[in-house]
Amino acid sequence: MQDEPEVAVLRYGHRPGRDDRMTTHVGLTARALGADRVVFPDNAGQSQETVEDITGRFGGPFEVELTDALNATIRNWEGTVVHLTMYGERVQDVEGEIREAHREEPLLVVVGGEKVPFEVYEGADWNVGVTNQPHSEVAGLAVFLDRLFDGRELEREWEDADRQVIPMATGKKVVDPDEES
Ligand SMILES: C[S@@+](CC[C@H](N)C(=O)[O-])C[C@H]1O[C@@H](n2cnc3c(N)ncnc32)[C@H](O)[C@@H]1O
Repeated sequence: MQDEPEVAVLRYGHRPGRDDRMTTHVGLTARALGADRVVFPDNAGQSQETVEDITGRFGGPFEVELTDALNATIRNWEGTVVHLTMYGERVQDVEGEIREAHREEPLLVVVGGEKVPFEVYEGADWNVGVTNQPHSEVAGLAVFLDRLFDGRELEREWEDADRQVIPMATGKKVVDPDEES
């Protein structure tokens, strides 16, 4: 988020067809819940297009990148690396230390798809479990980002949006923010 060290999310692995929706949702969740950037494997171009399209309509800033070098992205990260896994330390036990680290330097959050190789576990500063139960990369990422930002991400303002949802108890209202102001 603005005025804070960067938070990037790395989607580690993507099976075209089977993972399209999940990978897209990793990107949309990263964007909506305060990350600055998502990095997808280079075979996830379709998900990149979708997330960029949403950013174009609902605002940013938010970047989507593709890489053919997942391991190097982790290895060369200049900052803290958190890998979300059901086998990791409990998020409630380590969130304070991770928040402190993020005050000082950029944070890379790695989420898997199919089996994640052991070098990712070794390359991470923290392996973190959002519960130690199996669930999904989207759910794990959402809870982790909310813990990291302590709810501040819910107040985020969006720039250059064509559409803005007006919250209401019942019904749907979407406006062009330029016309509203
Ligand atoms: C289908 S799961 C694979 C489960 C895998 N055995 C693991 O290590 O968590 C895909 C991804 O969801 C995320 N995930 C699943 N359960 C999680 C949990 N309890 N805590 C944190 N992340 C989780 C991890 O990033 C994982 O790579």
